[in-house]
Amino acid sequence: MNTLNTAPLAPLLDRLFAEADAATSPAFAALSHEERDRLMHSKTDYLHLYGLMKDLWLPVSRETGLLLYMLVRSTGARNIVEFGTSFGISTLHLAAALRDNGGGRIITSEFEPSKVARSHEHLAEGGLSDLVEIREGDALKTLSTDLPDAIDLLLLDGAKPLYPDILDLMENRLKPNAFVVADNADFCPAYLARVRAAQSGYMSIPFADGIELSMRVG
Ligand SMILES: C[S@@+](CC[C@H](N)C(=O)[O-])C[C@H]1O[C@@H](n2cnc3c(N)ncnc32)[C@H](O)[C@@H]1O
Repeated sequence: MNTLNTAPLAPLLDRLFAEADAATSPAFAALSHEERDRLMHSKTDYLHLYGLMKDLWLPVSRETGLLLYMLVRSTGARNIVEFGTSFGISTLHLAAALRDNGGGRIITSEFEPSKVARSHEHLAEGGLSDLVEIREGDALKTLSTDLPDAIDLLLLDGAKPLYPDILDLMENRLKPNAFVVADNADFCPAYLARVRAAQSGYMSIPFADGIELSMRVG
């Protein structure tokens, strides 16, 4: 028995994953594959791209949610930063693990106001609001100040081309052995090259579900 697999969170997550599956975006669906690919790799057009996808949830998979819960539990993490809240599905997994660790703090970031509002509702419904601060706006700005001195886990799940820039903002605050979990990192070859390089200060492996799992060792 834990916070993740009991009420109120377990039925809430079942409902939210089902809602996420049912969400559609005609504007995004109308894009050609070439244009989608270009936007996913663009460091300047991410506001436009995520504007088109504002009704899409784009959550981590159920397996990745479990991975996040397990990593936070097994490391006894207390301070977590997340890039890309969306409707709060990954945040709920992280917050459940913090609750079961005895407490802590998640700072998460989202620039779409309607998603921020819904995430607040979901966190309240899950009884986890007290553990989470959602910073509304571009993470390049909102995650540039006021971070914990020692970060145990960083989840990268916002605009893929920004992964190296977001890592820059907090690299010197990552604790030794801190985990960095990057979803769909294949869209950012520069990020993969950085964390996989010899002497990069990370040990890094491609994990299941498009995840790059890295551990700070520098
Ligand atoms: C893949 S979704 C996040 C999914 C979420 N982690 C989950 O598992 O439910 C990416 C989200 O990041 C947001 N985003 C992308 N770039 C951002 C930026 N620079 N600053 C803040 N939010 C951003 C998008 O609006 C989108 O909602």
